[in-house]
Amino acid sequence: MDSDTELAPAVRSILEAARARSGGEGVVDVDARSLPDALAAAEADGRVPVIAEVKPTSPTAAGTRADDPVELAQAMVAGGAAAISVLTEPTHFDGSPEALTRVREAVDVPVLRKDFVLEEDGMDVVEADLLLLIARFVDDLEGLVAAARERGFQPLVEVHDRAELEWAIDAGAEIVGVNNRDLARLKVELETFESVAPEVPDDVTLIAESGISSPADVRRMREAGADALLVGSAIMDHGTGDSDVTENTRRLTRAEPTAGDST
Ligand SMILES: O=C(O)c1ccccc1NCC(=O)[C@H](O)[C@H](O)COP(=O)(O)O
Repeated sequence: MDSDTELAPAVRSILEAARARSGGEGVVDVDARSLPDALAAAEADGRVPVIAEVKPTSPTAAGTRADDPVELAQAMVAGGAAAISVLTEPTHFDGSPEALTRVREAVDVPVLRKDFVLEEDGMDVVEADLLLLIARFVDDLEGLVAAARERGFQPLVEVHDRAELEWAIDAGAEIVGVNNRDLARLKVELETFESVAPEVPDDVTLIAESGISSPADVRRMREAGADALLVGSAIMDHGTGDSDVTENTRRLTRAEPTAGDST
């Protein structure tokens, strides 16, 4: 794991808070909904596979969107989302494990737990279909991938560069997210995905994460090899706080590869 001193202050603070939170009681046992199946179903239906994120706020968000997480998730599914991501981090993203549980009960697509899980006991806080593991923040990635699978989770291993991709593949990751947001500087560059994607083995489910805000961005990430896109801010629209989440999602799930369109 990188030294904390190399990270943006907000990310250092997120990691400190994650270390201070207690893990779950007992060991969860999940009967997970398959992400690859959900992505294939979206493709078959003519939708771009989008994992839409319930993200009330974040250190870089323009504001907070306090709508009910279930209503947000249902609106995202109505807009064609293939899966839902729910932030469960409480202190910097206003998320909660309870919100994830309620969302998972209310929708029938796979639900990703988006949090900063650093140790095995942090997995046992709540059931989800997918669990995020951020390669740069964990010491024993292979052990955590195995521990997540033992509980029934599909681990989504997040990387930011080619070295981290190699760790992820060596750890046995089958679902990899390339985060366009550099968690050291909090800068977002879509080139990140384009530089890492060519190195990803064909049998890995590849997700482009962060900074995707327009149909043109969707097409750009798809052309670079994304099987799915993880989108939070552009759908939540923290700035106005009241735009139509279904329409925001539909705009991305219906992005067609039309040459020359720059909307
Ligand atoms: O989103 C942030 O501000 C953030 C800050 C510090 C650490 C992580 C952060 N985001 C986590 C994510 O990976 C995103 O929520 C996710 O990829 C969606 O990104 P976006 O579509 O850009 O909201």
